[in-house]
Amino acid sequence: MSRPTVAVSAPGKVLLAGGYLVLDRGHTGLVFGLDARIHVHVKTLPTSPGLALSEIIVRSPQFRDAEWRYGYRETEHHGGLQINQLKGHSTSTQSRNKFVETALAYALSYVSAHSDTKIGSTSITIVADTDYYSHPGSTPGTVPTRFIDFHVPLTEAHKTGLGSSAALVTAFVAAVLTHYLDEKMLQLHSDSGRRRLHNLAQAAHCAAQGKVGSGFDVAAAVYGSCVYRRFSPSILEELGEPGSPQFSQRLTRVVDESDASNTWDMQIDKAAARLPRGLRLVMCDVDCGSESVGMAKKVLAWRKENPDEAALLWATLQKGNDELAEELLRLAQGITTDSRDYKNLSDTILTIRSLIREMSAKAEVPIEPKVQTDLLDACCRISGVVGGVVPGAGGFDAIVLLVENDALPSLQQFLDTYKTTAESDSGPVIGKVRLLGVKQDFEGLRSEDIKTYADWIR
Ligand SMILES: Nc1ncnc2c1ncn2[C@@H]1O[C@H](COP(=O)(O)OP(=O)(O)OP(=O)(O)O)[C@@H](O)[C@H]1O
Ligand SMILES: C[C@@](O)(CCOP(=O)(O)O)CC(=O)O
Repeated sequence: MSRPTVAVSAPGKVLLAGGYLVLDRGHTGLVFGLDARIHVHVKTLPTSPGLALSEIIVRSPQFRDAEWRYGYRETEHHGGLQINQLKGHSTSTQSRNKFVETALAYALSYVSAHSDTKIGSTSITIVADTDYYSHPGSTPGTVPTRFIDFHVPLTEAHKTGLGSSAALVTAFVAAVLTHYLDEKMLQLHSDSGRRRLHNLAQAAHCAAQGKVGSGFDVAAAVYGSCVYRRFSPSILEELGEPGSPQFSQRLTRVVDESDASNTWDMQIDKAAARLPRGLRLVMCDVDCGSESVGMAKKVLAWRKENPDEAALLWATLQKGNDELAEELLRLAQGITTDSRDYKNLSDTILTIRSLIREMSAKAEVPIEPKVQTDLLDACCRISGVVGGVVPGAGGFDAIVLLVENDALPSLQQFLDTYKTTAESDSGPVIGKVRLLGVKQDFEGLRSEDIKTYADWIR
């Protein structure tokens, strides 16, 4: 039976407050979804000569050689769907895409457990909004079309840190399930449908990453902006590998929460993540060399070795983060004498930053390195820039600013000529600072009009 052609998108993220803390269920993170999305389009692939009987082709046509072909087969003992990458096609790269492969194996295993119908061949296309990757030559406002060709292989694309893998895995599993499962089985926009997609995307993303992060990026991809408290890592402990006996049954139990003892305990508070009407988030891509690996590991190791000191710092930071969310909410609801009085907001952000620098110094991890401190301070001197932080894990990647809507031109003008003083830090020196076109977006997963992608579908 022919299945419908579908398209689903999921947003990128910025963790405004709660980096490192959010790894622990005792704390929360304030995450904003962004209006940069990853889109996944799924259509039935008509069988034709030269095509394997059960074949799924995944393409990311904005990148060179980004095509992955998979064969799949139902395994014995309810092991779910086993995926194997097919080699030897003239256009296909031999490289693997771990996130695509894992999302596909998880999504198809879930489908196979919920449907008696044979899983048919499909063609899956991934399209990303422009700001996920640095793309020299195009500046915000001058990009002629919604989606651009990045002209490089995916491995050479310079990520801007908006959470492409989480948005990709989330949109991918949602599109695959929407394509294969009947609507009565899964509705993208129902609470229960969304919750199951969240659980499945978290499981697949963790498996592809090879570690359990806090999952704030997947939560934002599914639900959009929220205050997030993570799920207990033990929920995913017994899942095992796709193809292993009873995998599809275990996956279904975990995703559908059919076992009351294993209910997902994450908390998503959407009402608590608001921005006042006059303010927006702005991200600046800092072309500054690579981020240190293992920053989270080092921070957590310091915390373990210094439990009392860390507990105090974590608690003080959490208090600052709560105050930030509350002040934003208060301003958004207009519960202040002057809704444009951002003094309290600025002060709260400065307090958080000084605590982050304390964490940074104590754990000896460059969370807010001196070059970023200088950049943030300089931006904050511009009229209309209320404050800014190094989001997420921090480091040398990007900064996020809270600015009044009309302050953008002066910020752009300032950044056009911004240069760090080379002697200000022993680490990397900031090159060009590029204003990204993204801003906050409150919506999570969304089904899209398939016509939007007509130029990119083969
Ligand atoms: N447009 C795309 N097409 C296909 N695969 C993609 C695409 N974008 C991202 N991916 C997959 O996601 C991987 C990048 O994930 P990674 O976790 O390293 O980055 P990220 O999620 O963008 O990081 P960050 O959390 O810093 O934003 C790529 O190696 C690829 O497997
Ligand atoms: C350090 C951490 O708390 C935040 C990482 O955020 P980002 O990927 O740098 O946006 C890790 C996590 O929450 O998974």
